[in-house]
Amino acid sequence: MVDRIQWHKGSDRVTDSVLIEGLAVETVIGVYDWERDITQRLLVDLDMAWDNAAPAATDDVAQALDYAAVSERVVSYLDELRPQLLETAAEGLAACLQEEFGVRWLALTIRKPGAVPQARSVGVRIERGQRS
Ligand SMILES: Nc1nc2c(c(=O)[nH]1)N=C([C@H](O)[C@@H](O)CO)CN2
Repeated sequence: MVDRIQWHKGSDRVTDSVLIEGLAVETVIGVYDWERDITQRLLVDLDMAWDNAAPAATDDVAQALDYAAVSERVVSYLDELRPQLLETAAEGLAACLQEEFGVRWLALTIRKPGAVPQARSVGVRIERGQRS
């Protein structure tokens, strides 16, 4: 345990996260013509590396990765993008969040629950960036 603490303190590796789970976004998405005329619901999960010690010490949201602000940006980004593929949505959204919020590493899952009736949901998951 002592070794583990010393290793962590001597490293720039961020092991903390800020999480968003099951964020529902209604947008135009899909490959087929009929999908361009309707909106469909996507569910977004995010695991974003962030050092939570600083905001914890100051109790200041300005030092935190504000999950409310990130959630708003996810909704507006997907609403504007209107892509065909989930892959396009995931790649663009990851780049947007890394650039605008300074997130070093993130894992992003986008699910499209209505796409395959026999499945509870289908989707894609990507990881981008590095924790150190
Ligand atoms: N890997 C993917 N496969 C498919 C996608 C997608 O975004 N990524 N999209 C479709 C259609 O839009 C589908 O959702 C219509 O039901 C098919 N395959």
